[in-house]
Amino acid sequence: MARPAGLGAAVAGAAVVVLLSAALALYGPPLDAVLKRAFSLHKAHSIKDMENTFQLVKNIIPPLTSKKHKGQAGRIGIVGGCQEYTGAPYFAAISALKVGADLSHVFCTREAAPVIKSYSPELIVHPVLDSPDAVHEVEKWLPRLHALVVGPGLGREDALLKNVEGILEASKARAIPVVIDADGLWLIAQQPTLIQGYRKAVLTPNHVEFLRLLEAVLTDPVDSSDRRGAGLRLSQALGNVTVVQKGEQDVISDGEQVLECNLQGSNRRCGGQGDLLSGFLGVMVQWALHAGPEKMNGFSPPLVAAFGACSLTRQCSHQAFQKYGRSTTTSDMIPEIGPAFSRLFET
Ligand SMILES: NC(=O)C1=CN([C@@H]2O[C@H](COP(=O)(O)OP(=O)(O)OC[C@H]3O[C@@H](n4cnc5c(N)ncnc54)[C@H](O)[C@@H]3O)[C@@H](O)[C@H]2O)[C@@H](O)CC1
Ligand SMILES: Nc1ncnc2c1ncn2[C@@H]1O[C@H](COP(=O)(O)OP(=O)(O)OP(=O)(O)O)[C@@H](O)[C@H]1O
Ligand SMILES: [Mg+2]
Repeated sequence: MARPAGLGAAVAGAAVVVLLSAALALYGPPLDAVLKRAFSLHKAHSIKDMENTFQLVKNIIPPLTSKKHKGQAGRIGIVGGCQEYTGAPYFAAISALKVGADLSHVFCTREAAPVIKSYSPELIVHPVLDSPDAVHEVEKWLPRLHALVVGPGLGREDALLKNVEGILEASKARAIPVVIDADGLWLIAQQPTLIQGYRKAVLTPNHVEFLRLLEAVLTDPVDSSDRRGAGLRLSQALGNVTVVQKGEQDVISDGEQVLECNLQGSNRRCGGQGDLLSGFLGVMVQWALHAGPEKMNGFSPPLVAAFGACSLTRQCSHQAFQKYGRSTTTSDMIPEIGPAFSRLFET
């Protein structure tokens, strides 16, 4: 990774150590223990790099003030939810709200809508995704949305994927950031040109989804065990779309730089944790783009946002596991979002 230049006096040297030590004395175990627990050291990613990257995430968080109106901290749309999968779009939509978005919309199929609504009165649910004019129905909301998360619980029915194709084209035309996950990645593997060169797109593949994308996009063979190299190459081949390879370490690349998130999560691999991550990222990517490149210290806004979303997901998983151990499920991570966010980004 190309190391960023210094972040200035406020986060430099001894001051950082003193501040972190003070904060950790108040909120948790000593600095050394936390860093050893939190960051399994990677040769290219020192504790100092991690501190710097956390500071960049802190820079993008919009302050809570009495001068803001509803919607300014984020209006997010989730495109997904079908007969089989109602949990995934719920997880993405609720995590967007809990990280700080003001409004969270779900665009799903007709029969999935009442189920998703019943999980939470806070979600705005549109039963339009399998209607004949689905693209138009979603498009009319786009002027009011800051970012879209496409794919959690979408399923792979051709008619739905065709509609999503139109929604992606309409979002690109309006320069709306899009996070693409799960079955949205299935669509991209069939048609990579849909997001080719769109730098406001972030892909969040799990292991299998990543291999599928590699095979679809790269013509030459690539060593997928070199996760940094493979991520870089996939991103470059897609025209610098940001790629977040989830796994034991999350490896994030925009085709120019690579960030790794090693923050300790948990050993529970229950379904839905990736859906939470996609919702966090939908919010954080628009925060980062809004904050602008001058706050990024040489990194691209989607890269910083992705690091923030990965860290938060892993911290929520860690905290939930401390309480529930083997019985931890993704629902247990939701009440941890607020405390995890404070712990990582507000100390
Ligand atoms: N409660 C829900 O409604 C949930 C719905 N989900 C949805 O289910 C649909 C299919 O998603 P899948 O993630 O199953 O995708 P796929 O149907 O492509 O399956 C991927 C498979 O790979 C396996 N896998 C994952 N990580 C692996 C690794 N590191 N090594 C080896 N195998 C690995 C998984 O067990 C899974 O069977 C999507 O729409 C997704 O959003 C999931 O998000 C989970 C929760
Ligand atoms: N082996 C692992 N050790 C620690 N954390 C992991 C491991 N594998 C994945 N994670 C974390 O779990 C979260 C979800 O990643 P995962 O690979 O399970 O996504 P997914 O399969 O898309 O999830 P979902 O079930 O929501 O579809 C990410 O934050 C990732 O960092
Ligand atoms: Mg997934």
